[in-house]
Amino acid sequence: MSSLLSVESLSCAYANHVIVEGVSFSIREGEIACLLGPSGCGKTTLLRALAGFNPVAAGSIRIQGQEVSSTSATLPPEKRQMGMVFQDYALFPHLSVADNIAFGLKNKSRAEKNEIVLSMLQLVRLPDLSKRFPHELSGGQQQRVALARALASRPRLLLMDEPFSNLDTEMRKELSLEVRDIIKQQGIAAVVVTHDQEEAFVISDVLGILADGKLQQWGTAESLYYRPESVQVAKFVGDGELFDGTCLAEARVETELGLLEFAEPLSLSPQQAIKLFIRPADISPVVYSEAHTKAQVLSREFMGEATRYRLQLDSGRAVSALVRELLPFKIGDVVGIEVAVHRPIVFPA
Ligand SMILES: Nc1ncnc2c1ncn2[C@@H]1O[C@H](COP(=O)(O)OP(=O)(O)OP(=O)(O)O)[C@@H](O)[C@H]1O
Repeated sequence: MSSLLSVESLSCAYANHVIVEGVSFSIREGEIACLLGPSGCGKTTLLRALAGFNPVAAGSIRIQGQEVSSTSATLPPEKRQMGMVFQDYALFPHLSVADNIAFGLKNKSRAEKNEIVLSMLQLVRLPDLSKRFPHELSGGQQQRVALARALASRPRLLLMDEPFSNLDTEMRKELSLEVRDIIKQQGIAAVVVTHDQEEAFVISDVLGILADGKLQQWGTAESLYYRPESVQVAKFVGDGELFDGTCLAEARVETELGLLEFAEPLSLSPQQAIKLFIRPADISPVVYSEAHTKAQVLSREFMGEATRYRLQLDSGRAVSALVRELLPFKIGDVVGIEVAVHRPIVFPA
């Protein structure tokens, strides 16, 4: 598949203050990409540059090979064939749902507009709400109307800025899956901006971690989770902590948590000092025996699907463990620590 969107060495600035720096990535036809990053890292600025609302300070943006943004020219948003969904939905309050959806449909007869509005309402599963006004809709329904409006003009690329941030957790999960299905059904590409890792993992085919205006890593959710290139990326896509380690053999590392054995050899030399990034789900409290590293249960938080423990080592350091099964340990109990790392994440010491 060919590249639909290609961003090359892109920098964006407000009044000479650089916000986004040297960002490069490309997405293919039909691919959903996510830009994930903390608040203020430049996600919206980058998205607005893609949409043509902001000029670029360096680099370029191409759609299907055509340059739409460079330092010398910016193709206006309405000529880019892009649909945009904003964080606050930005529906027109004085227009009905049907008129909101039809708003961007120029050069179409009334009958054509009606047909498109109906098919969009079917697509976003709101077939009976065409006459309602935005204030008569729930947040999730408003978001669906915003999506229908963005898709009505058949864009080649859909841009979404924090589309689910105003919804509660349950709705956010449900709608992100549904929006993914709708985008896939339309066969178009999309760039979704979010600070929510779970949402990014659910909706995207590929994602980039943006921090301090720079793209830290680009890849699938699995590759970012299991093969992060930096501690910053590792922490951004899930919990975890760094532990000093010394490599004893190809697949054996001595750490503060004890001797860890891995299924696959690490490409390390004996006695090499490393840092191991270990996620709470890889650590479990067990009944203490001499063979284990000792710890004391500091706290226990039952969350339904799993229980999170804070365990204090003899050194005073506290580590998190996340276990799915119900264990009998209470606060104050002395336990052993078991570590089962399936895919070790190793950084230089
Ligand atoms: N119009 C503007 N003029 C000057 N500075 C701006 C402007 N818009 C945003 N900024 C600054 O650019 C930086 C990045 O903002 P941006 O909105 O792109 O971040 P973000 O990652 O989308 O954050 P959030 O998740 O909070 O929306 C911030 O420091 C912000 O204050």
